[in-house]
Amino acid sequence: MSVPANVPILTSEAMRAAEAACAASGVSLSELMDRAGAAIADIAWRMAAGSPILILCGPGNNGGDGYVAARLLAERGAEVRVAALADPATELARAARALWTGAVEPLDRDLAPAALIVDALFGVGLSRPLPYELIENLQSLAGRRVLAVDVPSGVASDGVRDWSPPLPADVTVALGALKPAHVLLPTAPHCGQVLLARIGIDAGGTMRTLPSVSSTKPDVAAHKFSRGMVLVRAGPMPGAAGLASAAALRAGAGYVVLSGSDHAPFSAIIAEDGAGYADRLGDARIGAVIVGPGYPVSDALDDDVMAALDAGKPLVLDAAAIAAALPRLHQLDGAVPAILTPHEGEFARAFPGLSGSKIDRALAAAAFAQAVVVYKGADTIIAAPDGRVVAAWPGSPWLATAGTGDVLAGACGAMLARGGDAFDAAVAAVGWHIARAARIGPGLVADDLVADDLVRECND
Ligand SMILES: NC(=O)C1=CN([C@@H]2O[C@H](COP(=O)(O)OP(=O)(O)OC[C@H]3O[C@@H](n4cnc5c(N)ncnc54)[C@H](OP(=O)(O)O)[C@@H]3O)[C@@H](O)[C@H]2O)[C@@H](O)CC1
Ligand SMILES: [K+]
Repeated sequence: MSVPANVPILTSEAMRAAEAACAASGVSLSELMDRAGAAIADIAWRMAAGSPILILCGPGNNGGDGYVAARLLAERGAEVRVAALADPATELARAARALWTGAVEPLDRDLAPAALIVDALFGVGLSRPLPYELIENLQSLAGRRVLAVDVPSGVASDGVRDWSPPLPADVTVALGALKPAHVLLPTAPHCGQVLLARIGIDAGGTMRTLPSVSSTKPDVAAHKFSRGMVLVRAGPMPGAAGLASAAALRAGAGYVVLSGSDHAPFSAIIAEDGAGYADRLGDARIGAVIVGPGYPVSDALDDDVMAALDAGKPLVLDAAAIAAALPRLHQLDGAVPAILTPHEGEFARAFPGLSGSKIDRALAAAAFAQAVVVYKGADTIIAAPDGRVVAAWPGSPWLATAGTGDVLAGACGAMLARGGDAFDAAVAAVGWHIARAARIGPGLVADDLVADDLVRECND
């Protein structure tokens, strides 16, 4: 499973607007369909490697793409068959089918499979679950390689509904832009390897996949404070704050203070008595404060969160600190740069009653809090109050273990303490976290993410 780095993601509504803009600039929808069909034919040709191909065509333009691909594959000498669910219902699909000179078989229970199945039944126009009979017929074709056109049929492309496709894809060719379903659970794993065929659409937009991680070398004139100073406030479980402080150092902070714990994991971390917290918040050199790791709901947490908010420092709020800060953050209306890092349960507690896809909910939460939200999970979404979104699918499954969230909070603190945009800092931290996890893989425990042998390996 993979998606290309740093490419646009569009909802079906935004996709239609992009198509319309394309048409207005002189590129017809028919031309776009030809380009889509050509991209699919190229990939199908490579996947089939000479074996027979069966293309399943639906009634809309997704089916139209399938007919174009069938024609181009046949022209290249591929052994290709077409089966249709229904007659074409759009002008473009009718025109594409008219140019297909081969037979069109019915898509029923007697349909013989082929080594490669191209699924061009439904794309962004799917408006309801698939009929039961079709699901059964498709399931009888399972077990072959499947190439999905735009999205695996049966998937709701905007990621609002969790419909699963009866024919999960090995490869999905996203047309023009990726769609939310390619990067959100539960649909993303059904898309296999997602490739983007740009087909000349200017997909601009504010949603993208995670960019590749670039290592940022300190400035030649750097000193420890210019690289960013981070204050981590420990709660009753100081191990979590210790992990966050170690991660902040590893992620590039030049100076890290751990307040309220004498369990500093590295000698380079300044462990301080908790009584000095208020004074430290007044330290002008501090570039980011982290509150929340290992700190359950309590009056003390509320006090520490309020003190940090009142100090006006850029903040990373994790776990119970998120709900504790929310009313005040909302009032502050973005005056304090903040990154919130909730997992599913924390998100539901802090932002009850939101609806829509995970992207919609992350955006609504960011707008309410006027803060950057890193809505964690295997399909982490980073959302900014101004509407920017980065989707981090697929993360690393090895991160599903205790303490990795504390490490992410620490990395967010390091990136935020450098100064600059909180959204960019959160994106860099998520990329750093996933890249390190990918290096470790099986057996990962959170401490490994901050271990020195990994530093040596990463520097090899
Ligand atoms: N982006 C681009 O620039 C380009 C996009 N292109 C392609 O166009 C695709 C979108 O095409 P599209 O809008 O025609 O929708 P599509 O997915 O084919 O399905 C709509 C049809 O399905 C029907 N239908 C819906 N649900 C159903 C159900 N459960 N069970 C049964 N029927 C159901 C629906 O009928 P209705 O709901 O009206 O009854 C309608 O007839 C897009 O994904 C991409 O592949 C390229 O060609 C060119 C460039
Ligand atoms: K499809």
